[in-house]
Amino acid sequence: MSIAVIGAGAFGTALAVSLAANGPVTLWGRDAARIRNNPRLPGVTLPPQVTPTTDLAQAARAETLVLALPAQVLGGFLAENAALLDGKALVSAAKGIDLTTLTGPSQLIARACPAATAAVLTGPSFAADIARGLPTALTLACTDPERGEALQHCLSTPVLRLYLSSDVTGAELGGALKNVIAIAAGAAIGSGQGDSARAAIITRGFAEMTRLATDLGAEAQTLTGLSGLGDLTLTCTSDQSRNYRFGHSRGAREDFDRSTTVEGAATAQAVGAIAEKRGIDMPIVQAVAALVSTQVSVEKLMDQLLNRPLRKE
Ligand SMILES: NC(=O)C1=CN([C@@H]2O[C@H](COP(=O)(O)OP(=O)(O)OC[C@H]3O[C@@H](n4cnc5c(N)ncnc54)[C@H](O)[C@@H]3O)[C@@H](O)[C@H]2O)C=CC1
Ligand SMILES: O=C(CO)COP(=O)(O)O
Repeated sequence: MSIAVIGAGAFGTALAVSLAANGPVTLWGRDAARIRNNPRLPGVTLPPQVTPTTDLAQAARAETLVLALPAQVLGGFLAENAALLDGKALVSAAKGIDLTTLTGPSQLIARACPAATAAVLTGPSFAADIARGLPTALTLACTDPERGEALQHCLSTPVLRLYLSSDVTGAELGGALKNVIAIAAGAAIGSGQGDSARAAIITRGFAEMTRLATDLGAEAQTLTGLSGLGDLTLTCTSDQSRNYRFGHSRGAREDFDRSTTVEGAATAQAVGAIAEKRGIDMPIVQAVAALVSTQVSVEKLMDQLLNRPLRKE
C-alpha cells in the first residue's frame, strides 16, 4: 500500500520519518523549505525514503493518505481538495473537534469524501519521540474490519505498534478531549494548586470524557485504552505537551507563543457547546472553555469547581 503523509508539521514529519522504515513515503506540505527543515522538529532530517513535495496531486497518487493537519483546518482542507482525496484511505491524525460543525475528523472525512475509507490514528505519542524512533503504541480505529486490519499492518513499524479498534467515535473523542483536560491540568500546576489537584483533574476529567463519549455512542472500554486514558495520562503529566504548557502559562500568568498548535482550546469550546446541547455535566471542560474565551482567572475557575454541590463519585 503506497503511503503519503499530508501535513508537514511536527506530527506529519515524525510519522513520515517513522513510516520510512517500511518503504517509500511521500510527505506533502505547503512550504518546500520547511518540509526539509521543520522548525517544530529541530535536528530531525528526512531519510532518503521520504519524498518531500508541495504538489498535492502527486501526494494524492498514494493509496493511503495520513492527514496530519490541525483539527480546525481539516474540514476546509478536505472540502477544497475532495476531488483528489475521495475514494482513498484517509487516516486522520488530528486530535480535536471542529468548532464550525461540532464533529470529529471521521465525520469531516465522511461529509467531504463519502467514497473514502475513513480511519483515525490516535494515542499517546509525542512527535519528537516518534521521530527519534522511540517505542510508541497507538490506536488505529476504522469501522471497516478488513480495511482497518490492512491499515494497521501498513502503518505499524518495528517501534510503532498499532492496536486496532472499530470504535472510531470513542478513539477520536479520547484524543480530542484529553487535550482539553491537559489544559486544565497545566493550569492547576501553573497556578500552584499542586499534584493532588492535578490527579483530581485527571480522574474527574476522565469521568467527563467517558460521559460524553458514551452519550455519543462510544464504548466505555475504548476510553480506558491508549486513545483515552493512555493519552490523557501522557498529556496531563508532560512538559512536552503544548496543551499542558498552554494551560500552565495561563495558570502562571506567563506569555505563550500564539503560533503554537493548541488543539484543546477550540475543542473546549466545541465540546462545551455539545455538552450544553445534550445536557451533559462537564464542569472541567466548561471551565477550560471559559479560560480560553475570557479573561477569567484560573483561581476563580478553581473556586467555582470546588464550590459545586457535593455528590457521589
Ligand atoms: N505534535 C505531536 O506530538 C502530535 C500531534 N498530533 C496531532 O496532529 C495534528 C497536527 O499537529 P502538529 O503536526 O503537531 O502541528 P504543527 O503546528 O507542528 O503543524 C501543523 C501543520 O499544518 C499545516 N497547516 C496549517 N494550516 C493548513 C492548511 N490550511 N492547509 C494545509 N496545511 C496547513 C502547517 O503549515 C503545519 O505544517 C494535531 O491535531 C495534533 O493534535 C497528534 C499526536 C502527536
Ligand atoms: O497528542 C499529543 C500526545 O499524544 C501531543 O500533545 P500536544 O498537542 O499537547 O503537544
